Amino acid sequence: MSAQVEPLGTKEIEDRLAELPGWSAEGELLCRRYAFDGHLPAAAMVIHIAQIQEELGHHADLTLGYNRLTVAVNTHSAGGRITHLDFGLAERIEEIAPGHGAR
Ligand SMILES: C[C@H](O)[C@H](O)[C@H]1CNC2=NC(N)=NC(=O)C2=N1
Repeated sequence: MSAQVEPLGTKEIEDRLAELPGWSAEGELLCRRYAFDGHLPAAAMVIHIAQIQEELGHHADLTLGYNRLTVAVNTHSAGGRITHLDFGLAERIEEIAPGHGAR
């Protein structure tokens, strides 16, 4: 049984966003849009993110477009609010993004 995860407050979200260039809070979603030089690198990053999500047990909505990938995540178990789990996933995604040519 997992512990209750509390939503982050506005100040906490702002402070953590300051450490994550490119990410923003859009409503109750933590978001980032990546651009790529091709469609396949974007698709490969989707698979890599999915592996990380399974490892963490935390899953974003991933929208694959033409040479684009949008990541949007909040925590369902916290009523669809932004929590430290969302920032943890975002940080892991940022680590792998350069290796996929994401910008
Ligand atoms: C049991 C499992 O870990 C939970 O259902 C996880 C799965 N992935 C999840 N992903 C997100 N974004 N929020 C959750 O609350 C969540 N819960």
